[in-house]
Amino acid sequence: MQDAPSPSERRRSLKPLVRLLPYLSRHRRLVVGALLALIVASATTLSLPLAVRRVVDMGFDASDTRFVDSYFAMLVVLSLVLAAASGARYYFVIALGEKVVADLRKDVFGHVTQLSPAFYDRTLSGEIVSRLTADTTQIKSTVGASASLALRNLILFLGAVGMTVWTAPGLSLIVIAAIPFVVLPLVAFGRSVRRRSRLAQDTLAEASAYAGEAIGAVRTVQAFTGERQARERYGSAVDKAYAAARSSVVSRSVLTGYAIFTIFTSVVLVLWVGAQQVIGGTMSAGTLGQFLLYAVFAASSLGQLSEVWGELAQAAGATERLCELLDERSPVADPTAPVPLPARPLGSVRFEAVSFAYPNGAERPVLRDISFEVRPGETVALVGLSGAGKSTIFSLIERFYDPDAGRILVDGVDISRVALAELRARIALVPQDVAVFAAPAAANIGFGVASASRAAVEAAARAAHAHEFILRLPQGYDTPLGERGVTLSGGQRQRIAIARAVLRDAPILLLDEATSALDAESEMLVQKALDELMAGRTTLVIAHRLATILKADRILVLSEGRIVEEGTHASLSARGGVYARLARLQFGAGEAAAAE
Ligand SMILES: Nc1ncnc2c1ncn2[C@@H]1O[C@H](COP(=O)(O)OP(=O)(O)OP(=O)(O)O)[C@@H](O)[C@H]1O
Repeated sequence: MQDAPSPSERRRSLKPLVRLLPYLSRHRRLVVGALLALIVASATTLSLPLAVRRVVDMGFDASDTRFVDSYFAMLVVLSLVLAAASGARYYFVIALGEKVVADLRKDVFGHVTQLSPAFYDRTLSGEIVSRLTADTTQIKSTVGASASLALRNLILFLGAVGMTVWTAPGLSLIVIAAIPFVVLPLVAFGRSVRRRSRLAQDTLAEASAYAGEAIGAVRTVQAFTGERQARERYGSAVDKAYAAARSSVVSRSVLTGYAIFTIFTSVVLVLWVGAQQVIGGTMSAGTLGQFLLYAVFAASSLGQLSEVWGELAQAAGATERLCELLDERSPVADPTAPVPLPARPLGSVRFEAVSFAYPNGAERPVLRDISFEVRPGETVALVGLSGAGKSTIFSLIERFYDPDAGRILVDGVDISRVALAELRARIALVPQDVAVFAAPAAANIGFGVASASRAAVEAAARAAHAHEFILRLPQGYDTPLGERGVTLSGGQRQRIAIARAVLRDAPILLLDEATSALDAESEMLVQKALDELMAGRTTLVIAHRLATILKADRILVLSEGRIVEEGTHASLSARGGVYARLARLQFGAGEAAAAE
C-alpha cells in the first residue's frame, strides 16, 4: 500500500474527491434535486435585501401602512419558499451522501475480498475495516453536508458579490479587494489540513487494527495476563491518533479565525465608508442597508466556505485512503482469455518443476523444483517437518499465489490459464483451522454454495456425521454459531468443515488434518466422515495421523521445500531415511514399527 501521496497529488489537495464523481453520477435524480433546491434557496436569500431597501427607503417615508404590509406579506412567502427549498436540499443532499457511501462501501468490500492472500500478508485486517467504516463515514459527512454547504455558500458568495457591485460599484471594491486575503490562505491551509487529517486517519486505523487483534484474541490476552500491556498499547495508539487529529484541527481553527478576522474587518470598513456617503447625501440609507446585507452575505458565506474547505480537505484524505484500496491490484488475477477445464472433471493435479518464495518472505525459496503428480482418485499424503512447505503446496493449487517457476496443472490445464472461480469450484479445502462464521449452522455448512437447499445441507451434515450434534443445538440448524453464537468443539468444527466439503462435491480434496488431539469418539466420527468424503475423489492430505498415512496410496516426503522421498509407509520405513526418522518422531517408534 502507498504510504504517502505523490507530490503531484499533494499540490492539488482536493483532487482525490474527483474519484467520487462516478458515484454521484449514479444518482443523477438526487444530484439534480439537490442542485435545484440549492439554487432556489440561494436566489430567495439573495432577494431579501432588495425588499429591505424598498421598505427602508419608501415604506418608512410614506405613511402608507398597506405598502409595508404587502412587503411583509411577500417576505413571509419568501421565507416559506426558503424553508421548503432548504428542507428539500437537506433531504436530497443527505440521501445522496448515504447512497454514495453505501455504494463505496460495497465496492471497496467487494474489491478487497477478491484480492489475493499476498495482499493480506502485508495488510492488517483491522486497517481495512477502519477504512471501510471511519473513512467512509467521513466521506458521508462531506458529500452529505459539507459539499452542499460549500456549493450553497459558493452560489451565495458569487450572487452576493454580484449584487454588491450592482448596488454600489464603488463600495464593492472594498469587498472585492478583501477576497484574495481570505481565499489564498484558505488554499494554502487546505493542503496542510488534508495531510494532517490523513495522518490522523492512518493512526486511527492502526489503533483500530490493534483493538481488533486484541479483542479477537482476548482469551490469549487474559491467559497471559496481558491486559495491561494491551491497554497501554491501544492507549498510546489512540493518543497518537488524537495528537494527529488535534494538529489537523489546529490548522482548521487557525484558518477559521483568520478568515473571520479578515471578513469582519472588511465589513466594518465598508460600513464606515458607506456611513460617510449617507451623511454626505451621496447614498440613501436603504441602499447602504441593502449593500451591507449583501456584504454580510458575501462575508459569511466566504467564512463558511473556509470552514467547509477544511472538511473537504479532510474528506479528500479519506477518499485517497479508500481509493488506495480500490486501486490495489491482485497479483493473481483471472486470465484475459480463460481456458475451460475439461467438462467432465478428472481430478488430476500435476506440479512441474515448481519453485516458489512468498512475496514478503525476503525471496527465501519455500518450494524448490517440486514435481509430482496425483492421478484421478488417488490419495497422496504430504509429510514433513513443520515449515517444510506442505500448506504452501495447497495455497498454490488453490492459486492463492502464482509460482515463480514451473507450472501447475489441474485436469491437464495450466491453472494460470483457467478462470479462478472455475478452478476453485473443482477443489474442496478442509483446513486445519476451520473458520466458523457468525451465522446459523445451516448457513455455515452451505457457505459458498448459494443454491444449497436445506435438504442438501442436512444430507451433507449427515455424511459428515455432524447431523446428530447439530440437532442437539438449541435451535438445531438455525442455531447461530461462531462469534456471539454457540462455540463448537474442535471435532465439531472439523465436521462442519467436512460437511462444507461434501456439499461442494468437488473432484479434488485438499485436506489438512487437525493436529490438535480429539477425544476418541470425535476422532472416530471425524475419521469416518473423512473416509466417506475421500471415497472417489483425488485427495491430497497433509497427514498428522498414522491411520491416514497407512491409507494413502503414496507418501511424498517434504524437507526444506524439496520432495526428498516418495513411496508407501512400508517402503519408506524400510529405507531408513528422512521418513523413517519422521515417522518414529511423529507416531512413536512402537506404533510406526507395528504398522510395517
Ligand atoms: N503467508 C506467508 N508469508 C511468508 N512466509 C510464509 C507464509 N506462509 C508460510 N510462510 C513460510 O513458508 C514456509 C513453509 O510454510 P508452510 O506453511 O507451507 O509449512 P508447512 O509444512 O505447512 O508447516 P506446518 O506443518 O507447520 O503447517 C515456512 O517457513 C513459513 O514461515
